[in-house]
Amino acid sequence: MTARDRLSVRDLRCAVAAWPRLGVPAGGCAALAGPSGSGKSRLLRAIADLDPNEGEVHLDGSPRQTFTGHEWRRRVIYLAADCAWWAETVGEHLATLETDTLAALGFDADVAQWSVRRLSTGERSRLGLARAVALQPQVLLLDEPTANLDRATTEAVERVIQTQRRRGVAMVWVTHDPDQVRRLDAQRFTIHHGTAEEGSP
Ligand SMILES: Nc1ncnc2c1ncn2[C@@H]1O[C@H](COP(=O)(O)OP(=O)(O)OP(=O)(O)O)[C@@H](O)[C@H]1O
Repeated sequence: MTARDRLSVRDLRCAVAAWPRLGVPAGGCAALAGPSGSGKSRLLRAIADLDPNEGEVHLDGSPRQTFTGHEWRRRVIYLAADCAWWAETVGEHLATLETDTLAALGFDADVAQWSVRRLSTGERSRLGLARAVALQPQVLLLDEPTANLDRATTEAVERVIQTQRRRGVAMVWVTHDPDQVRRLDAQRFTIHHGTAEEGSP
């Protein structure tokens, strides 16, 4: 851990994988790759403390155990590839109506009235990001947020992420796309034999 790291991880272990060392400064981005089933999602979930795990995780130098679970997961948000929607309308899931973010993702403010049942896979994905951003997290753990999106929409999502980075949000991003990693100028990690190591696949 260095003093400038917003998120730092040391010797993190979950049931299927480990991440010995990760440090992401405010506005930084780490990209995680690895074969299907190697534990990428599980490691992100472990950082968010959603599954049993061991190890040290710090936010701006404060150990995870000094936060309540609720407080931690509001600051360190895990965005699943297909996140769950529980209420009837989109607006009920948005802590604040950030019209700039919605517009950047291609939605008018009236999206708040939309029923979640009408959402396409790509709309669910983009609105999942809007929902996470509306909570003003310090860390976003993004599980293939552009996997179902066309090129123009992927670029829109990347622009929103870059805006969040300029605001100081630290990102950990699961992606299989080396071009995306280059565009994001991210630190690269790859899971080999159950361990996330620095470097490309
Ligand atoms: N709740 C669970 N209980 C037990 N095993 C699980 C659970 N969730 C996932 N696994 C297993 O853990 C392993 C890693 O899963 P994970 O979802 O992290 O893979 P991944 O690297 O994200 O894969 P993909 O790229 O296919 O999404 C898989 O073998 C999966 O079947």
